[in-house]
Order: sequence, then structure tokens, then C-alpha cells
Amino acid sequence: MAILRGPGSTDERRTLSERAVFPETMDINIRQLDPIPAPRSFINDIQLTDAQLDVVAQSRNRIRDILHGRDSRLLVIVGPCSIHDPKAALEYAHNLAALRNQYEDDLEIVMRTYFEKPRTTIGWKGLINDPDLDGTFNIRKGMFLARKIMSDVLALGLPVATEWLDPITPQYLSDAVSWGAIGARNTESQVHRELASGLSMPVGFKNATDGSIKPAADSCYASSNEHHFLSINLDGQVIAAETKGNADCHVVLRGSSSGPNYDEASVQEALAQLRASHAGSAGEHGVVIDAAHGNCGKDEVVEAQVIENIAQRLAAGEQGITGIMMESFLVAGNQKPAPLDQLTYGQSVTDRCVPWDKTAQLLEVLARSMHQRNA
Ligand SMILES: O=C[C@H](O)[C@H](O)COP(=O)(O)O
Ligand SMILES: C=C(OP(=O)(O)O)C(=O)O
Repeated sequence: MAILRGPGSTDERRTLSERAVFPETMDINIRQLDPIPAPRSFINDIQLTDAQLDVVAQSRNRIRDILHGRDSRLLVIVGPCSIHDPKAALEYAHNLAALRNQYEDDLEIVMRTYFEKPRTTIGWKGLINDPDLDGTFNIRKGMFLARKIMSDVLALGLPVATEWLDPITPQYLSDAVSWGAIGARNTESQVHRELASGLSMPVGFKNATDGSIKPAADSCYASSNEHHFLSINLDGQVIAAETKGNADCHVVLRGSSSGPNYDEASVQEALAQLRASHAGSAGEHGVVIDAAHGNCGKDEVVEAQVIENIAQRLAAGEQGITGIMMESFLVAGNQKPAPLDQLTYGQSVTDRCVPWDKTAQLLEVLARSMHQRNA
């Protein structure tokens, strides 16, 4: 009779074959393995309507057109650094949806709905990982909330963008997403390149945290090719995935610890590197600039100045910038993560954000600049 003991135990009654079935050489540092339902269960529970799927499909196409130079508008990815409160996220989405409609001739506005946070060392890793912000790590609840929030935002006619961090998460959410990012800390990761090669939406690779562009440019090329790798399907079975390659990968300039890279010379330098590295064809037409992170030293006042600077350059006719990213929420600044009842409503629990009123002004400035450039 098999004696079911946890890995690492030394039960002398176990036979050799039982040792092979429950090898004590495995799972030594695992405390718990807690099953959660497969992606299909979440997709069935929170089904996207035809109207929501149309928002995703149409927005992806518009973004592709912008990235490939067939649409002269500006892609604008704007929203909180991370979402921690569904109510505040939806209030923000209501505000933004109105401006998306108002500026649709000049801007393709997509809301940042970021649920996975890559940390430099340790810290709160986002709503999916710890939705109650209290260290209880209810990932099942977090995944449900993430999908629900995306669905609610889409119901307003507002498309969503997110960072893909865990390679399994896209199976739960990707039908809802119009633009994906691979962050600076993962931009050289083969796993993320493989993932991007099979994703159904355009994907932006950030420059690396040290400022180097080449890893991101190489990623665009690598992800435009087919790949074969291990993954899971919608029923949670382990599968060997075979991808076609993603023709819509591009570089996002986000600055670095040694300074910004949003100026014209840096953009031209990045474009030259993209051409030299045979980056994905989306990269030939331009870059997206993230005004947050290393481009503003995580200071939202500077972030707004960066957007104003780029808007002036766009109005003056500068080419090579296809999109812009901004971290913005209802309230300025940030606060330490804590359970919801201890937090200031509408304020970021990760990086500092531009407040809503300033965001609205900046979107108007960007729309005017694009109008002028394209007139
Ligand atoms: O976008 C958010 C942060 O910049 C990113 O998660 C890293 O944050 P950290 O350096 O505080 O860990
Ligand atoms: C973590 C982010 O960015 P980066 O990878 O550029 O640090 C982000 O955009 O939330």
C-alpha cells in the first residue's frame, strides 16, 4: 500500500517504486500547491459579448494600422500603474471612455489595466497575485477580478492594455486585450519572446532597465518567428504550443536608471538599431514612448512635462513616435499597498501617477498636436 507522505519525508516503510512516485528530491521548497480552475471556466463565467469582442478586434486592428504606418493617429496607452480597486478603476474608465470618443480622430486611446507587477526585488505583485492586498494571495479571486474588470471596461467601449508577466495568465485574459507589454525586466527572456510570438494582439517590448535597446529589438525579431514550447491549453492541460509568430511587435522606450530616452536623438538612435536588428516590421515605423518609469524618474510632475515635450515635437511634425504611454489615476502620487479600507481612494499603490484633471489636459494637448501634425 502506498503511504502518501509529503516530499522530503523519510518514511522507511516506502518501497523503491513508491519513492519514485513521490520522490523526496522534488518540491523541497514548495509549501502548498493549490489548484485553481482552468482558463475555460473563467472564460465561461465572464463571457465577452459580441459588442465587447468587437471593441477588442477593432482596436487591435487600429493599433496595427498605427504601428505599421497605415493610420497617422497616435496610440495612447493610459491608466493606473496597477489596478488594486475595481470601483476606482471603473470610475477612471468612465472618465477615459468619454475622452476616447472625443479625441478618436487623432488618438487611439487604450486603458492600462495592469494586474501583474514585476518587482525590482520584492513587493506587492498585483491584483491577480494578492487581490486583498493583505498577503493572503487569493490568486483565484484575483484572476476572476482581473477578467471582470477588463470585461467592465470593454463594456464602456474602451479597449484595454496589460503587461504579460506570467506565461499562463494570457490563457485567462488575452481574448479581452488589445495591446500587451513585455516589461523591462523580462525583455530579454526567451519565455516571453515565445509567448509574444503566439499572442493575438500587438506587443510592445520595453527597453531593458539599463537602457539598452538591443534586447527589445532582438525580441521583436525573435517574436516575429514561429516557436515551439510548453504551455497549457484552455482546459488546463499541458501542451506543446506551436506559434506562427507575431508581426506586430515593437519597442517601447521607457528610459533607465541612468536617464531618459524620449528625446528626438534617442528616438532616432532606437529606430536605427531597430532597422539594423531586423526587428519585427512594426518596429520599422516607430516606437512607443513610455513617459513614466526611467523617462520621468517616477515623478508624475516630470511625467506630465515629458508628455508636453513630446506633444510639441509631434505638432512640429516629428516622425518615428507611434504611441505614448502614461501612468495616470484619479488622484496624484502614490501610497503604500494595504487593504482597501486603509487606502486613499483612487491613488496608486505602486508608482506615482498623474492625477485625472492633468491627464485630461494632457490628452487634449496630444489630440491638438496630432491634429496639427496631420492637417
Ligand atoms: O511599474 C511599476 C514599477 O516600476 C515596477 O513594478 C517596479 O517597481 P519596484 O522597483 O518598486 O519594484
Ligand atoms: C513595470 C512597468 O514598466 P517597466 O517594465 O518599464 O518597468 C509598467 O509599465 O508597469
